[in-house]
Amino acid sequence: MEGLPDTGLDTSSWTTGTLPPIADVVDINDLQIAAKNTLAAADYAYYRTAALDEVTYQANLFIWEKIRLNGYSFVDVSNSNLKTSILGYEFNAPFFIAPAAQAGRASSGAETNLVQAAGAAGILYVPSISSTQSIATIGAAAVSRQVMFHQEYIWSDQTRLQTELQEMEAAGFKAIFLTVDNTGVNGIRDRQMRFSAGGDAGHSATFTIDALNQLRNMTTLPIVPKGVKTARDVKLCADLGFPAVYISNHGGRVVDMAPTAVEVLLDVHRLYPEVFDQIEIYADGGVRRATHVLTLLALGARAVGLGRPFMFSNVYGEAGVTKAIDILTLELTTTMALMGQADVDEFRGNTSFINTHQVELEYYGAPLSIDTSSDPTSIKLVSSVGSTSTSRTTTSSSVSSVSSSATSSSATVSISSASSSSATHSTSSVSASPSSASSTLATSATSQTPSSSASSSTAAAAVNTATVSCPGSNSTTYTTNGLNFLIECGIDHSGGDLSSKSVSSFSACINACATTAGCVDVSLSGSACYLKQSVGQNVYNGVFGARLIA
Ligand SMILES: Cc1cc2nc3c(=O)[nH]c(=O)nc-3n(C[C@H](O)[C@H](O)[C@H](O)COP(=O)(O)O)c2cc1C
Repeated sequence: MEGLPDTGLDTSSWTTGTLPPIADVVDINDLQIAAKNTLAAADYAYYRTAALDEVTYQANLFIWEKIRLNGYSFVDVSNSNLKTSILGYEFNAPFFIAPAAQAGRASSGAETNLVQAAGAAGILYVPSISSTQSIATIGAAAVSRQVMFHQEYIWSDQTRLQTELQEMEAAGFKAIFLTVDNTGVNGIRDRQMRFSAGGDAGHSATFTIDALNQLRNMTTLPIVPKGVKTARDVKLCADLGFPAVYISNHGGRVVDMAPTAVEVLLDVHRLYPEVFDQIEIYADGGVRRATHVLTLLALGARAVGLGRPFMFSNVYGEAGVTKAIDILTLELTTTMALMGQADVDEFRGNTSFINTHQVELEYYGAPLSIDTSSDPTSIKLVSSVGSTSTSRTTTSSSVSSVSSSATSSSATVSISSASSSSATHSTSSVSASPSSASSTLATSATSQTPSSSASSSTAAAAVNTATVSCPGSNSTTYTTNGLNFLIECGIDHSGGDLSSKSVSSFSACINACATTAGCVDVSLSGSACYLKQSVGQNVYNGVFGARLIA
């Protein structure tokens, strides 16, 4: 029922209702099993519960199985750095303790345990407004120079809201995570309802932008909306001038079937990529491993929260919370070193470390643009000709051999091609730069031609009639009439229609564009080939798309 991975934990010597030896705990999931063994059923259910059929709760836990992490060798990883600034405050790790109510159900030390473990480790803790202890008590438990933010709900009782915000400021909290997903009501949570009526009441159902602006006048602290579940709202928060936004489905406790943070971040990449430069983004949901933290960081999150794991760890008191932090820290430094990037700052927003195509295929029906996610079968190339440089991707399924000869300063990698798919790649001389932050390779020359071409040079200025199709040719480059087109299976670009014609093949459609003045993009639907003079916003409607690239 818990759906946790089997990592060999042996509970045969444990006594139900008694805290197991902390030494038995080696990962974050073990903490949940220990908490389930120890807590009263009602308390465990309170932490564990999620909304309705818990589809989102499960999706949060299992999305990671669809991600692949790309690790790079030949990199100096001796200097590990996990330090992360969040809203300008420096912390020792990119993960934090997310706001979760009623820590006192796990330990009499309640939130104080979390404050002190977070303070000693130098990580961020954001207590919930529905905590067991008061705002003042939690604030007073802080260790010297510890920075904490506080979570708040939007109460319909404005006086309560005003009072609590003032208390948070007075108690030394530095920012407010304003939870915006409990719009008047809590999610319906069966597991919890079997024991008690539910969570806190009194949330406002009329929280409009006007109400938000009034709330902003109630505090001088920065406000970060938490519980944003769509790219549209992420963008809205950025445009409204918030310093950060927190993507969260509340651990699956509000809207069941809401998307995971991975999916929302992909949507932001797809629809509003500028947001990553506008504001900080935090994310949570189902994070149990460093690999999950790294996935969200690579997708552009600045910091990543964990809710239940820290609640469960508190059955061991402060020692349990510290153990959870230590487990994640060790996993992070280890995984990052193994992946060839020991500095978390270089990892963040670098999609070359992750392959999210399986998620994209399920979510959008086709992988996103090569610019926004990496492909396990691709090597990202930056080709430099003279002083100009362009980005390309070459598919390594087409690469039959890679040999390298190292020199004292750089490694020269020779990629020879023999394709099993529709695209072939000419032999390229590639110079690898191991110190490159984005793990891209610099190449002095690279070219790609369709499989029917005997060589790239002969194909360059001729109209090409090679077979090109979807999904087989997706993300490859099709060269015709001396022009390169990126195949974008499933992606239609809105607007910009120039003309249309009936064609018998995808290549004929692209060829028509290549020989039509002003054409930069095509969409093929059945035999209808639409030529476009501009590349509008992506629309995912299953067409065979191709757009002119450099
Ligand atoms: C027991 C529990 C209580 C929570 N209470 C709050 C809360 O008071 N305010 C809030 O914004 N989020 C609350 N959350 C949501 C967490 O902040 C966080 O978004 C979620 O737990 C992340 O998912 P995870 O538990 O899978 O890590 C709560 C979550 C849990 C499990």
